[in-house]
Amino acid sequence: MAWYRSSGGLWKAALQVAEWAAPQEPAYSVFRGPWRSATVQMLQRAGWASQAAPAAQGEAAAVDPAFDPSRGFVRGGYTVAHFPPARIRNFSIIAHVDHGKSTLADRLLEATGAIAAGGQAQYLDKLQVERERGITVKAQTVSLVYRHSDGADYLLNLIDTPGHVDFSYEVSRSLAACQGALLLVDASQGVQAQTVANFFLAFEQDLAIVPVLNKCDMHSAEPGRVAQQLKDAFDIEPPECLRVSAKTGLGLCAVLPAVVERIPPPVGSPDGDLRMLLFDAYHDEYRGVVCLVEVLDGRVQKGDRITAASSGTNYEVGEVGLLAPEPYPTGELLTGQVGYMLVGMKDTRSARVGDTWHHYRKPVPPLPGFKPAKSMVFAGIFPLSAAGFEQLQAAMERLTLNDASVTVRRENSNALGAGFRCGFLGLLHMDVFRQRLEQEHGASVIVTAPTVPCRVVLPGGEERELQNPAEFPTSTKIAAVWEPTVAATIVTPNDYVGSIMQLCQDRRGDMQEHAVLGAGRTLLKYHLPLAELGGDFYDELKSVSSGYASFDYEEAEYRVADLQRLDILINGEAVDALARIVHRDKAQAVGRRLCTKLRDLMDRQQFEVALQAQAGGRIVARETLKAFRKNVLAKCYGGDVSRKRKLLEKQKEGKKRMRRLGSVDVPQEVFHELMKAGNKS
Ligand SMILES: Nc1nc2c(ncn2[C@@H]2O[C@H](COP(=O)(O)OP(=O)(O)OP(=O)(O)O)[C@@H](O)[C@H]2O)c(=O)[nH]1
Repeated sequence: MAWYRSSGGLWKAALQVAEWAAPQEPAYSVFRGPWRSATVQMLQRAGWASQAAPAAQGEAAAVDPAFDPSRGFVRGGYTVAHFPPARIRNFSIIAHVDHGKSTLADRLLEATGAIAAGGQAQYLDKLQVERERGITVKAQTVSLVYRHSDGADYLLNLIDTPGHVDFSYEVSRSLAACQGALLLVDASQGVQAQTVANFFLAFEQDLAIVPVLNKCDMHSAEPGRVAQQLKDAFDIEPPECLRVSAKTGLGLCAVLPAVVERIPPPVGSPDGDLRMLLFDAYHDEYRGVVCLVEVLDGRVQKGDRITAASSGTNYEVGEVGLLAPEPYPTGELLTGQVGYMLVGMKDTRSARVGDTWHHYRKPVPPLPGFKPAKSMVFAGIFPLSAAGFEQLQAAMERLTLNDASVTVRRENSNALGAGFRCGFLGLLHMDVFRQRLEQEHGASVIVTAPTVPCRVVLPGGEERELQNPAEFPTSTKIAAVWEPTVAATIVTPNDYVGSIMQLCQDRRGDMQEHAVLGAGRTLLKYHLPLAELGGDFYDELKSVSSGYASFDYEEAEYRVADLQRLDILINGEAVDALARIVHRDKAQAVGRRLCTKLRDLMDRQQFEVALQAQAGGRIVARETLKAFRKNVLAKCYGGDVSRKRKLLEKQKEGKKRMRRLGSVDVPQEVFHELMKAGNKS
């Protein structure tokens, strides 16, 4: 030991040199092979590298005999009968956006042989939008087999959940099928808003929580400080925190032992009547609806007749198995096991997540069920040209099969013709839906500005819930308007508290709580109108906090607000698709901003076009688009015919992406840009 300590100074100096040579890399990375392990080990013993010393890629698998890539469920030749409840652990990975859930899931899948090492990154993020945006949208389930130090094999069912607030519904229903959760926190960013929200989701469901500090390989990682934050925020003792790097493999060998030792097994009675929780469902093009279930009591087998408690509908189990990670039929699922089931269902809307399923004519006390997902924002979706309606309709049908949280109803707009009014869980959800419509189903669409639902009370006491600003009455008197609000949580470094408070005040927010989180961070709780979160709120929050503040919200009550309809008139004609609902104090400023934006975005026409904003029966803003024939050949000197033809072709192409409103052509981007512009004054 003394040897390590005395020669440690020399090693430390060598590392210093290495760090100068390659500042982006951890200093250890210049040492290879046995040198590297010796360096890391010695620094750890000398107390300098502590746990922040990363192992090389894949090193964890080499150093921990418990990790055995030949032991996947399928490869290991197991059956579900190998796993009684005592040898099952059902857990989720929860975290703030980008703290590394999907990467950690990859490592655990590799280490237990479920997938080959070094394959596709973020294996569980299967959708194209998930890959392009680097976010998880849909929770994914996978079963792993792990041999613990007690010599026994355990069946671990892991659910990777989305981090973004819009998809917190996915998180809460995934947690219902778990007894524990890995709470992952980025060791350089520390506790963020969704860390707080997800912690409480898990805490309320009484789950065992295993805190994991990730990204400990980064130079900026401060695991000690972040562990203290977890202590201050959630009363988690610092020694409970595992320190890992999902990227390099550092410390990963402690994760699965902690899952086995700290998360309780599912409790249920293997000999009781079948009681199953349906916690998720998705649509597969070839197999129809795939239901994800946890068997709470009893067992279910292929061919069994089962009943959905909520509707009384009967089904026959066509196939049942584990996700390992691809669907693997096992013929049965036993108490405590989480798996998939095909019951011949055609539409995901028939699969009421949160439902209790039991054997035909053997009813059991139903579970409390889940609160249905609630649409927070609404927007109109229209085809770019009227001829595209049927294609859009087909695309909508196929996509909503897969995403039952979108509500859809037919709508007719004076300006845009036939289309749909859709309800989404939030703005990101809306944008992801639009992207999937275009990418996966080839539909070209116009999406109108998102609005939140509001309740209008007429003088006679009649109450109407409006999802479309164009339905907001302008001619009749209104007794009151109620708008939805949210309880927002913001976590920020202390330096930005002032500017964030200013931003929330501008957005009509009421402060509810101001708490110091420790380690230089503050937690702010605000009551904010949901409508104020539209468009640019996130961008503003990021810009006033240099990108450091994080934000989460949950639905709160409706409150009375002084709202009115703002219409946009093009050449004197109100365009219903551009109408929005705004606070009376902001109507003029928002109107001005929209008119200016429209003027800048629209091409000039051969005649003058008046762009006006109207609120409360009067014009509050006006811009004029001067007459002009856009000469695309203006900059094309000389007589190169082919170049001129190319430009004219391009102009023609551009015209295809226009929508004709009255006598005026409006490019698709106008709708897109106006959609992004929030109700900021
Ligand atoms: N340096 C470092 N980077 C990491 C580590 N783990 C994840 N990352 C990186 O962090 C980014 C986000 O990782 P993801 O695994 O997609 O994060 P996520 O939490 O699943 O993200 P969402 O699903 O969108 O919430 C990726 O660029 C990863 O490569 C780590 O231990 N060290």
